[in-house]
Amino acid sequence: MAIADLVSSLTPAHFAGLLGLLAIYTIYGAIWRLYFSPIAHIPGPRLAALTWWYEFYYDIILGGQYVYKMKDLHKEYGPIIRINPEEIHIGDPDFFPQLYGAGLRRDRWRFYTKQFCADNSVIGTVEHDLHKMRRAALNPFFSQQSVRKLQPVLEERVNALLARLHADGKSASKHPIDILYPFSAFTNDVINEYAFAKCDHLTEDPCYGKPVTDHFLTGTHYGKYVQHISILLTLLTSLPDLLSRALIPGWSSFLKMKHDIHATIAAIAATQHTARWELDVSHPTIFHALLSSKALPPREKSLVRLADEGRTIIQAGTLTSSWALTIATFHLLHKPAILARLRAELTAAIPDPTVAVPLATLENLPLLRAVVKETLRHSLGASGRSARVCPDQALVYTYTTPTPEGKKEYIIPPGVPVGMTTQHTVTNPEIYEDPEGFRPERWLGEDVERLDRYLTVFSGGARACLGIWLAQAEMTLCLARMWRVWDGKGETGGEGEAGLGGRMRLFETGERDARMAADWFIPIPWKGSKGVRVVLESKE
Ligand code: HEM
Repeated sequence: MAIADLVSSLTPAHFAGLLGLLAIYTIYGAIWRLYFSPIAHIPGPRLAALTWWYEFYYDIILGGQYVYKMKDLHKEYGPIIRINPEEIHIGDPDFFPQLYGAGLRRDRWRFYTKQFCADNSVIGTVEHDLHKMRRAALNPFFSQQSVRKLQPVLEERVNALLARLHADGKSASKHPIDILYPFSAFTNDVINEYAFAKCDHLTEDPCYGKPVTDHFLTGTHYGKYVQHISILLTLLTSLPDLLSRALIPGWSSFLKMKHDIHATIAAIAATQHTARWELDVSHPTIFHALLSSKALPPREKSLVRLADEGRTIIQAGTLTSSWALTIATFHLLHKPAILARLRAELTAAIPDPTVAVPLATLENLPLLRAVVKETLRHSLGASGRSARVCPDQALVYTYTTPTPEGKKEYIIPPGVPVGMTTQHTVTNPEIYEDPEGFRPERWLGEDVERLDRYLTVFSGGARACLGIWLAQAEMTLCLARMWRVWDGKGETGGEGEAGLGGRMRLFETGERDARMAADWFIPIPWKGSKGVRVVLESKE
């Protein structure tokens, strides 16, 4: 019987019966969530325990605001709360090692990974052992040693960026530019060049590849929609490309990136076992590493999987680092005294700005290192929570209370997603005094070991950021080279370096343009922000 025939044969009594069944199912579900769920004993608003619409309201209707609401909920209900029907959130920075520490067996949670639309990538992998295998094949490529070896790749792109900024600063128009775009062009070029030995030279593009960055920014906003309304993605991917491109802003760039990466991998794979293997490129790529990895079985080397891996690495490696460079630039221009001290340190360490200084040397410059850390604390990279699931053991969370019992203990059964939010930790005034302030000097004091412990911006354990060393190298190298030759407009500033730099000043930009106001997986500033805008005035 066709569905149409079935529907037309239904009587009012049938409809009433169906509605009744639906009502019973809903009531049963609500009672189960509130009283019988394995996390029914966890404090929190009843509405959040009852329905996903609670989180939906803050994240989708209000736009990336649940991260702030959760902070309020912790104040009301304590350090452990239930934030939706299935997930627990812990607002106690000292619990981090127990949840995210090295050597622990942890799954990701499907609700979280959905947003990446890349189930075959490391970031989209839920299960611990599968992730471990996939990650092991990538780790050597992104180790500190490998990054240092590939310093020339980064150096070449820094040179391109400096040349481009200098040329722009010489033009008569002196239009302010949103500095996020040059930095995103740089980081996108770097991750493409580093991982695939080929890049689109966005740094040299007249608008710094603005459409690419805009597509990444738009795309990151879709993640939460996909998390909450998964059917959207199913519908979208089932449409012909022509239609989905027309319907969804940014979708066509997304498809182009997917196809380009697919083509790159296919070209590399075609040279495997031939004399051209590694010869067609200036240096081996992650795909050379993955395709020849002994740790991966053949099914893990399919083009579809490697394309997922490639795409997410580019996405993860672009806006995170460029936002960090943007934040650093804002604060250094906003606080000329810090910039002047940094420039003095750089001038001593880099006597000739045209000669490369080893990364290891730059990483040991005290103020530069402090600026990088303070920038990371402000810029975050990933702004939201990322739950972990302990699949085979209960977790125990204990905290001291001011009540006569003095101590409270919660048992979290195996399989329950539990998350923490770095944004909460790094803005905690009990850990970082004046958390809103940009104070690199805090990283130069006696307390640095303690502060380091809470700087969890790259997360931790087996699932920590793959690009930790690359991101820090990009920041260190780019900031060192740039501020060696560019100057701010402060009273204690210098003159800028002839031929490479000049003066940079902020244009109608305030602190809130450089501060997260919403969590769309990456931090997004207030809605009316026009970005961190600067005017460049080249020395000659
Ligand atoms: C300031 C820069 C960056 C920050 C703050 C940052 C932060 C993070 C964080 C917090 C995670 C963990 C997410 C989770 O817990 O689920 C992560 C994962 C990841 N990041 Fe980064 N990231 C940065 C730059 C980069 C770069 C340059 C790359 C390029 C390789 C990269 C690639 C990745 C990948 C592939 C993952 C997934 C790792 C896995 O699941 O095993 N990130 N990042």
